[in-house]
Amino acid sequence: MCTAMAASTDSFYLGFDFSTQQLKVVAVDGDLNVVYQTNVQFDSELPEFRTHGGVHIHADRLTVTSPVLMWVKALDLVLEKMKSAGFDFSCVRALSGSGQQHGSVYWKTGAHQALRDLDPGKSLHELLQESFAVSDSPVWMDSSTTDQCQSLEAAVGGPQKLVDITGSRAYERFTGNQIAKIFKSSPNQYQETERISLVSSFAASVFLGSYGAIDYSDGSGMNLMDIFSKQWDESCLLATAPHLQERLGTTVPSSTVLGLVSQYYVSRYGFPGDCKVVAFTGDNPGSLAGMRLQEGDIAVSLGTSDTVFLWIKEPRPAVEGHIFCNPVDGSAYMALLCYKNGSLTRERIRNECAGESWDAFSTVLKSTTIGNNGNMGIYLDSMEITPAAVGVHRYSRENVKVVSFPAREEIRALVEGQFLAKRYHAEKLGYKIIPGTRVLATGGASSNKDILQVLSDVFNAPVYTIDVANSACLGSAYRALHGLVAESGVSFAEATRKAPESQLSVSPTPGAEKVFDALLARYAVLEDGVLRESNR
Ligand SMILES: Nc1ncnc2c1ncn2[C@@H]1O[C@H](COP(=O)(O)OP(=O)(O)O)[C@@H](O)[C@H]1O
Ligand SMILES: O=C(CO)[C@@H](O)[C@H](O)COP(=O)(O)O
Repeated sequence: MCTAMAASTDSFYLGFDFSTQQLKVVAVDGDLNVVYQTNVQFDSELPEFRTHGGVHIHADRLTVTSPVLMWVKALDLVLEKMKSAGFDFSCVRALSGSGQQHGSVYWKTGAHQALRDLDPGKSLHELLQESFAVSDSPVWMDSSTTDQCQSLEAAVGGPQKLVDITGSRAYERFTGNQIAKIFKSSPNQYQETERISLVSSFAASVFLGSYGAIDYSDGSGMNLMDIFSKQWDESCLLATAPHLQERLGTTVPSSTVLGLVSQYYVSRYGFPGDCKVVAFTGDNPGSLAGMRLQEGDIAVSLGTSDTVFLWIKEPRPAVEGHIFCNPVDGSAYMALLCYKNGSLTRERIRNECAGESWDAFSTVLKSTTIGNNGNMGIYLDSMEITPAAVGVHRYSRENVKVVSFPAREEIRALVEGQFLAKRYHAEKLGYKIIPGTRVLATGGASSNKDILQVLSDVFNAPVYTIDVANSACLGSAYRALHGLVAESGVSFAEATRKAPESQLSVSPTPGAEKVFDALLARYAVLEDGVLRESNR
């Protein structure tokens, strides 16, 4: 029985985030105060899986996977951590979560029974050992499915036609193309698969003890769902793999209560028997919820990937960027741009130029000139998504290509280049920075004010943050709470009215606007050149 039953803080709502490098959890009370948070780092806390940054990069440098059992074991570990810390599971009224987008999990025939029969005397890791037809799940960093992308676009009538249906042209990391590759390269494994989940719906399934449906918002990142009817598109399914619909199940609104938590968690951890599991979603949709994004705001997530996203009412899907169903408002959408070369590239440059120290990296940002005296760089360690190009490209103020910069210029060129790319592509999507624009920052690197200062200067807008750097996790806790009242017509905004407001972190430096307006025009020309060079 929950020991805190008397106050308005009597109930807890849990949000989990299965992201690239770690599993995180946040608990909020009924007043939306954060009461607990912890995490499990895959590389350091589960070294037996030998991941680097949570993933395995295969010999072809294009295939990128994560062991599905690592995610299962991380859940065991996080729940044990909570138990050891004395977390009162009996107060949890609902839970939800998010997962890195696009990644897929292949449940082996018989796995549903294993999920139903979870023995509370054993760990999930022991119980689900034999439940996966594919042990290494393809993840969002994978770019090995170019052939499948071309086939899909050809089958439906070209890139724009696919965009009109699914909100995105064919992207290597999108789940449908990953499924098509598995069907082609490992037909036996595909045959053995009774259910395909996204990382998000896989995690929901483990909590439910039964297969959890894919929600509309994360389902939008598969190149399989019609984002207007919110159903699987027949032509995309047919072009991807046979008997796919039966393996995917049906899609549901993101606020759906999928069911009650499995008896396993009741017996092993003391969850109440009526604790609800609300549909899990993608980590970027989860962040939109956690930051309580409003129309007109622009969100920048600086996690393993860097993403930029916006709330939109009337989507106009284009061949650049993605349109997803909105996770908190059934009539709205979100636009998203994703950059693969985010934190991992910043870490590389930090290691090479700042002695592996974020403090030293920050000191350089603070003490170098805005605009880097015209020295610019485009740093694409791995094949980027937008633009589809690779390599490190540095230019002097005269636009002459150079092979290196001194360490201090390298750091500023990297960070300015990354944010110029975000502004350039957001503006191409139709986004306009107007007086009153707020940039909301989240993700691991949003804890670094000096990086945020560059973001603010490049966008010429104030940058706001929330207390919890992981907004996807927080958003999942908020969504868990909202899920309990959504059916009775309460909006997400109403349900989260009491949540703390985001805080102003930094404002643009006077004079930066002029510098970056000029650099933005130069950036556009340089990126175009890089793209042409890469496609040669
Ligand atoms: N002080 C800092 N300055 C810049 N980057 C940081 C800082 N602290 C953490 N990071 C970056 O945050 C990244 C992790 O971000 P996070 O949002 O937790 O990732 P994910 O959710 O994808 O697992 C790390 O790879 C690291 O580079
Ligand atoms: O592919 C995308 C979005 O389209 C990525 O943003 C993934 O969703 C991974 O997220 P992080 O682990 O970097 O937060």
